[in-house]
Amino acid sequence: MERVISSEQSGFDDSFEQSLRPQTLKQYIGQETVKDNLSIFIQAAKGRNESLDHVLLYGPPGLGKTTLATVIANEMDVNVKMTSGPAIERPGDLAAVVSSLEPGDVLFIDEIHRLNRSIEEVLYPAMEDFCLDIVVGKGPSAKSIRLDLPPFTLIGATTRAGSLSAPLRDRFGVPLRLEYYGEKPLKEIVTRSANLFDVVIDEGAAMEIAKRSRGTPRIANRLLRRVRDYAQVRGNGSITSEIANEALEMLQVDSHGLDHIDHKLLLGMIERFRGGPVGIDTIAASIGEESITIEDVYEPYLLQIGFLQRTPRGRIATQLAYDHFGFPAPETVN
Ligand SMILES: Nc1ncnc2c1ncn2[C@@H]1O[C@H](COP(=O)(O)OP(=O)(O)OP(=O)(O)O)[C@@H](O)[C@H]1O
Ligand SMILES: [Mg+2]
Repeated sequence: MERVISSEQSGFDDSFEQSLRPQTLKQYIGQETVKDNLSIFIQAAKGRNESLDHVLLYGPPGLGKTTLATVIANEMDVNVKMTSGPAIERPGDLAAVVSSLEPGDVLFIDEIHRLNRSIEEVLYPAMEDFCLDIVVGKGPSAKSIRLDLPPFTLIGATTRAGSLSAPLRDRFGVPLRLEYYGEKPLKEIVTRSANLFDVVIDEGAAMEIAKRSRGTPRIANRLLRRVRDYAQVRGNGSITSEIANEALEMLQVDSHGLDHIDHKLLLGMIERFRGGPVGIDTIAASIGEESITIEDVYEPYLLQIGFLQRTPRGRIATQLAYDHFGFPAPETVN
C-alpha cells in the first residue's frame, strides 16, 4: 500500500506537484532564514550583473528543494536545466548539459550525493573556473580538450549532506539547510493549494491537515488531495473541519502525522526493548525494514518531534513517545 505520509515523491505526485509549485520567493512559504539569505545574494548578484554563487540545498525529502531551485532561477531571470546525480553517468553527459547553458543560467543537479566520483573531478573546474576538461577518443589517440563555459550557477540538492565529499561541499558558496516546517506555514501552504484547486476549506480543517503533515509540504499537499476526494464523495465538496477529521481518521494518520509503520517502530521499541537503547539494525530487523530506510525516511521526523533520541548505545523512545501511546514510562527511560 502506498504510504500516504511518505515524504518521498511517488510517480502519482508528479503533475500534481508541478501545478502547486510556487514560482517566486514571495510565493515560497516559510523557510524565512533561507529566503532572507537568498534574497540578499540574489539582489547583490543581479546588481553586479554576475551569476549567483553555487548553492547547495540540503534537508529531508519533500521540503521544497527542487521548488526552490526553480524559484531561484526565476528570481535571477535565467533558465534552469535540471538533471540528477545518477543521470550523469559519463563526463560526456555532463558536457552535454553544461555546454547548452547560457550566461547566468542555473544547472540543477538533484541527488548530488549520488554523483560519480569521476564526474565530480570534472565538475570542480567547471564550478571554479567555468571550464571543462574532457578526454575524447580512446587509447593513444585520446586527447584532452578544454571547453570554456559561460558563468553559471550550480544548484545541488541532497537529502544527505553528510554523504557529499568534502571537496565538493566546499565549492558551494551558499549552503542552505531546509528545516521541517511549522504548523503555521504548513497551514498557509494547505490554504494556498486549496485555493489553486478552487476548493473551499475552513481554517480548522487547514490546521488539522497541517498538524498531520510531518512538517513536510509534500505530505500536506498529498493529504489535502485525499481529503478533497473525501469531501467530494461524502460531503458537498467543501472541506470543513468535520470532513477533514473524518477523512484523516480514515487514512489512519494520527494527530502527530504518524502512521502504522511509525507505530510499529515505536511500539516495538517500547514493548520489546523497554524503550531502548536499541541498535538501528535490531529495530530494522524487528519491523522488517532496511536500516537505511529507517534512518532516511522514518527516523528524521521522529527525532525532530522528540519521540526518538539517538545515543551512542542506540535509539531510545522518549517520554513523549510513551505519553503518545498512553504508556507509563519505565524508570530506565530518560
Ligand atoms: N515553501 C513552499 N511553499 C509552498 N509549497 C511548497 C513549498 N515547498 C514545497 N512545496 C510544495 O511541496 C512539493 C514538494 O516540494 P519539492 O519537490 O520541491 O521537494 P524536494 O525537497 O525537492 O523533495 P525531494 O527531496 O523528494 O526531491 C512541491 O510540489 C511544492 O508544491
Ligand atoms: Mg526534489
